[in-house]
Amino acid sequence: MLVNFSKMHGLGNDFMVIDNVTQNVFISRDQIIKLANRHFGIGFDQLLMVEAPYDPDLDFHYRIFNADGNEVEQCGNGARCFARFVRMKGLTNRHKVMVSTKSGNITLHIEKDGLVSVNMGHPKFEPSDIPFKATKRENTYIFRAGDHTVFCGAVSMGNPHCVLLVDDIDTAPVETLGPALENHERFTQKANIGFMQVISPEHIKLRVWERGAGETLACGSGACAAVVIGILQKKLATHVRVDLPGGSLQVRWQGEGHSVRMTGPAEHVFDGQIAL
Ligand SMILES: N[C@@H](CCC[C@H](N)C(=O)O)C(=O)O
Repeated sequence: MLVNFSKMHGLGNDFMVIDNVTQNVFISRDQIIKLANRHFGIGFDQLLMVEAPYDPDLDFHYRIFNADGNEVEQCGNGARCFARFVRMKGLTNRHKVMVSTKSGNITLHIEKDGLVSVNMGHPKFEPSDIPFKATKRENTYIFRAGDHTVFCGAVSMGNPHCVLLVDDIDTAPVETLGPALENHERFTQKANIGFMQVISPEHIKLRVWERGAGETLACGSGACAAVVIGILQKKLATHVRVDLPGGSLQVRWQGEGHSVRMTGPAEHVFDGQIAL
C-alpha cells in the first residue's frame, strides 16, 4: 500500500504525519520502529495519525505514537503541527480546531502570525492521575534514582512528567538520569523527564528526556510541565519563555483551576509517499 505523509517539526521535535481521514492506513508497532529509525527509515520522534472525530462536536481525533512504537496520550509540539497540517491539507479551513487525543480534548488556535496556540487543559497533580507512586501529593518529591537523590515535581499534562531543577542544563545528567527516571518504578507508566534551569521568573532553559524517544530538541508538554511545576514551587511567574535546544515556546498558567496555554511555531518540511 502507498501511504502519503508529511514530515513536520515543532522546534526540531520531528514528526511523520499521516492523514487517516482520506486514507485508510494501519501501521504496526514494528513498522513504526523501522520508520522512526534515522538511518534505515524516515526518522522521527513521533508518528501523528489524523483521524475523523469520534465526537460530532469536535473536528478531529489524533493519535500519537512514540519512536519506540507505543501509543501515548499527549504531544504539545505535535498538536501545533497537527493544526498546521489539517489547514495545509485542506481538511479544515477553521482557525480554531477542536480535537480529541487519548487523554482528552484540546483546542488549537492558528494565529495571524502563523504561530499556533494550544489550550493544553488542566494539569493534574494527584499521584494516581500522573501516575506516580506516592502516599500523598507534594510539590517536591525526594527519592533515590540510580546514584542520585532526586528532588523533583511530578505532573500529568495528559501524559506523565517529572521535572528537576538544575544549575546548568549544559552539564545536567540528561543521558543517564533521564532514562533512570523514565523507567523508575515510581512512574508506573514511565515518564518524560525535564531538566529545568531558572534564568529569571519569566525565563527558563529546559532539556527533556522523552519517554519512548530519548532526548529531543523540544517537548511541548514538557515545557508546560516545567512551567507549572516552577510556578507551584514559587520560582516562576504566570507567563514564561521556555528556551529548548530547538528554540523557544511561550507558556502561560494562572494557577490551579486554569488551563495551560502554549504558543510556538509548527513547520512543514516535505511531503512524501512510502510503500508499506
Ligand atoms: N514531544 C512531545 C511529547 C510526546 C510524547 C511523550 N514522549 C510521551 O511519551 O508522553 C511534546 O511535544 O509534548
